[in-house]
Amino acid sequence: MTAENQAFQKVTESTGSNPIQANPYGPNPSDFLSNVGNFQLIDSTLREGEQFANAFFSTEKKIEIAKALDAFGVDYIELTSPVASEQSRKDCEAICKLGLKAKILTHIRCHMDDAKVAVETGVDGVDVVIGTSKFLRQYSHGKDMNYIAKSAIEVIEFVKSKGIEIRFSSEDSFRSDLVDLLNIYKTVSKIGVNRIGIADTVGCANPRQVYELVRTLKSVVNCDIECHFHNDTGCAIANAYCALEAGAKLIDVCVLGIGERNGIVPIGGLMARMIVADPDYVKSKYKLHKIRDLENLVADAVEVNIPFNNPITGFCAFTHKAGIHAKAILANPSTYEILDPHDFGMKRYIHFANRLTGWNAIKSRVDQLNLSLTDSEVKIVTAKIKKMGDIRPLNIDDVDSIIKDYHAEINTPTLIPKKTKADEEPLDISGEPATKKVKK
Ligand SMILES: CC(=O)SCCNC(=O)CCNC(=O)[C@H](O)C(C)(C)COP(=O)(O)OP(=O)(O)OC[C@H]1O[C@@H](n2cnc3c(N)ncnc32)[C@H](O)[C@@H]1OP(=O)(O)O
Ligand SMILES: O=C(O)CCC(=O)C(=O)O
Ligand SMILES: [Zn+2]
Repeated sequence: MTAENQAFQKVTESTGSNPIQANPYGPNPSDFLSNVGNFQLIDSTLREGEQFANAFFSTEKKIEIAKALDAFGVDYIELTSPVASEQSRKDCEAICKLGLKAKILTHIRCHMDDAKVAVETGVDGVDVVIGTSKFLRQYSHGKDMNYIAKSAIEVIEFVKSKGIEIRFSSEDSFRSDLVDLLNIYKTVSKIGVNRIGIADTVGCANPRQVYELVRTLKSVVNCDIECHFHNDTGCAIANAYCALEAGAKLIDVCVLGIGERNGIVPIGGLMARMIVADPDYVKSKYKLHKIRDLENLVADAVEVNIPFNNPITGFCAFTHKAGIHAKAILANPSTYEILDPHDFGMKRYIHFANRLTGWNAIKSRVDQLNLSLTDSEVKIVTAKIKKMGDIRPLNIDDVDSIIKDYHAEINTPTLIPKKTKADEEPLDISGEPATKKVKK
């Protein structure tokens, strides 16, 4: 049980209420449509992610990424359209033959030419998309809603006849006319698609708009709802969460959120959000310890660094610095952590080699060094550390020297401290800059 769950447990015990109600970050129990505790992931790193500016995936790299995604536990892996290029089609066929647990999808335009190629690749399902906003109807494909409905019916019936899954999605849904959307989704739902998709193609939607659109669609379709959110305005994860709350079932994600422009919902960030909402579901379904390797694999492939503030794996995601925080974290990590680093195979750090440190953090370092100082002595040595920290940035060796010198000074003639445990073992709680500790 994580420290956070223990906190929830305490609330439950004291109120005698339902444990879900005790988690203030979880789904509202009165919200029967919510899929916050019952969602699926469609990973699109090998489709949307290939549209990221830096991306070029060789066949071998695609296979490596597909296997890593499968090992992590994603439900679906979406691949680039087989009509994009000859090699794209061959890669799609190769990934279908891997025998992964995840279902393999490919993503095509709403056109029979694309559909005919897609169904021959061996995929488990086809994701069909066509723009419905006035921008895309006028400037992308130039077709009206009647034409869209007609070609959607033709493509859907064809793919269904092959016995594989079919999803129909409207591109740029949030800038599309609501009546148009309701009509097209009603039509495709009636002929029996596995899922409909809505896409915030330009990243314009906010969580409330997402909630309202998903809720409205829920009442007109009888299939699952998938959502695709771009992150242009920084709302992608929040929008995904709201979509699930409103009853959507599947979220499109990419490793590190890579995709067109600044990308879509990042799988790691979404896991961070969802584990807070439903820890049991997320921990039982996804191999969270693999998230770091998965991100490193894709970061290397597309030649980017993991952002410093990335949820979970950013270098300082579990580093606590200020004295007030450090004291409380040492007493109980739930004070300043909503995520338990151990759930993701990560460690927490206390960065005490700086002028914002406090005597509680320094006392913990003194203990690690196997030195004996009274609380008053620790306060004196803390003042020395802070004084030095006012002059220049400190590192762990500076702090250790100040502590050891002070210890020696008050314990003369024992001038040579014996080799300590801290000299031998890597420590969770250290003053070493987390850059050194949490790297790929
Ligand atoms: C929002 C998204 O991310 S959607 C997914 C985007 N994915 C891709 O674009 C996959 C990679 N794309 C490609 O390899 C190429 O664009 C291809 C093979 C799909 C098409 O290439 P081309 O035939 O050379 O056309 P081009 O890329 O210039 O223009 C897109 C064509 O698709 C048509 N089109 C665009 N969207 C759709 C759609 N959803 N359904 C049907 N047709 C569409 C456009 O009308 C245009 O056709 P036209 O110029 O012949 O009238
Ligand atoms: O197929 C979809 O639902 C989404 C397509 C896409 O990448 C987008 O609209 O941004
Ligand atoms: Zn997209």
